[in-house]
Amino acid sequence: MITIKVPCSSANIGPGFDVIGLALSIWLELRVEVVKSESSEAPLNCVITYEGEGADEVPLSADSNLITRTALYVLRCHGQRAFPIETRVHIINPIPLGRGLGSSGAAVVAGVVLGNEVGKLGLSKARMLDYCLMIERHPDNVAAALYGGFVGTYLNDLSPEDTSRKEIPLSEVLPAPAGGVDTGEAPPEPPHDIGHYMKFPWAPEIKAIAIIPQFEVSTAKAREVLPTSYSRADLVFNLQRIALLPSALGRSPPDAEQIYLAMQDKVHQPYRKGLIPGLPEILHSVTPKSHPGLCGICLSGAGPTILALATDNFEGIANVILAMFAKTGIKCIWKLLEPAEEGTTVTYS
Ligand SMILES: Nc1ncnc2c1ncn2[C@@H]1O[C@H](COP(=O)(O)OP(=O)(O)OP(=O)(O)O)[C@@H](O)[C@H]1O
Ligand SMILES: N[C@@H](CCO)C(=O)O
Repeated sequence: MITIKVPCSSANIGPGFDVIGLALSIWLELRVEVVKSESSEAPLNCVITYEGEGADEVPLSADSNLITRTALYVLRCHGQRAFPIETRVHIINPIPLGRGLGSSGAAVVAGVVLGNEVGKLGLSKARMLDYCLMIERHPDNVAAALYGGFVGTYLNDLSPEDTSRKEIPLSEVLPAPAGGVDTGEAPPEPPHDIGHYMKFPWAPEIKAIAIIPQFEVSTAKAREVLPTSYSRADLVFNLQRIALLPSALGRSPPDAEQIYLAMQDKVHQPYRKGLIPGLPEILHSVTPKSHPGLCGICLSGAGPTILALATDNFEGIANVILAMFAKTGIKCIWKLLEPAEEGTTVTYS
């Protein structure tokens, strides 16, 4: 059996829109067996079973499920049209979908690693990141999920030819679901070195409180509400803060006032307030002064989860935010998480 474990992640951490990612301690797990036989009745030779978050909505056919579609993309780029006979994938997913905790990033990373394992492709992590970036095109969640920890990420300036290959519509990258047109042609391989990451230190005292509302915000929708251009003042505001963020969160003992300041943002959070009732009030009123123990607070990824970084008083801080959401009629759960330093792991038993 092959076990693949991929952590969830929180992207942006305030000013680092599409740049900063933090892998956190909830893991998507795949248990994979390749049962050798002459033939398989399963479409594309793959049987999927699933438990956990999204069990009532996630498709279980290999050409529709994001994890197995991603694996098929990787396999087809290497001349393998289907899974080896017969591949059985059991998915255990505790990461809530569409909440800003990188469920799709984890699914994409898991799919690339699945393709690499069952196809015996021997891809490096850096090459796997290229495959991930052909599907989830911002690097913050996928790099954190793959490499683990607190990361800064960037996309390279590619040649015009590689840029157009990287920007090929997703419908031409991922295999067509049943009923779609499958031309039988190999999909476009990713260019090399699409993106990179750098790991930053994380102060061991700081933990992450995730307050998770019981409704979904799709990342696609949360990106549509963002402007296509920004004022110089707003851009400089974010640059001034993101320059401080990695050292502020790495310094031990943490300086709460400095972290709070370094987590302010004018690039994405203000525009997403219409999707998340109560967001501005929560971000402005929960501060290190009003709530000792708190270091900083932000929207997690594209939301609606709120990420409060703190060294103490975790339950007290969570309850205040739960109560603020409750005033707008929104129910939440909360979890105390820690950085997942190791990133994606593969074990064999
Ligand atoms: N384990 C999974 N198996 C299959 N599909 C999944 C899985 N996890 C997520 N997905 C797909 O990803 C979608 C959610 O992705 P989306 O980018 O909208 O939110 P998110 O990744 O949870 O949040 P964010 O990107 O803000 O952190 C789901 O609706 C589903 O289609
Ligand atoms: N940087 C991305 C993360 C969500 O996947 C965003 O905020 O849209």
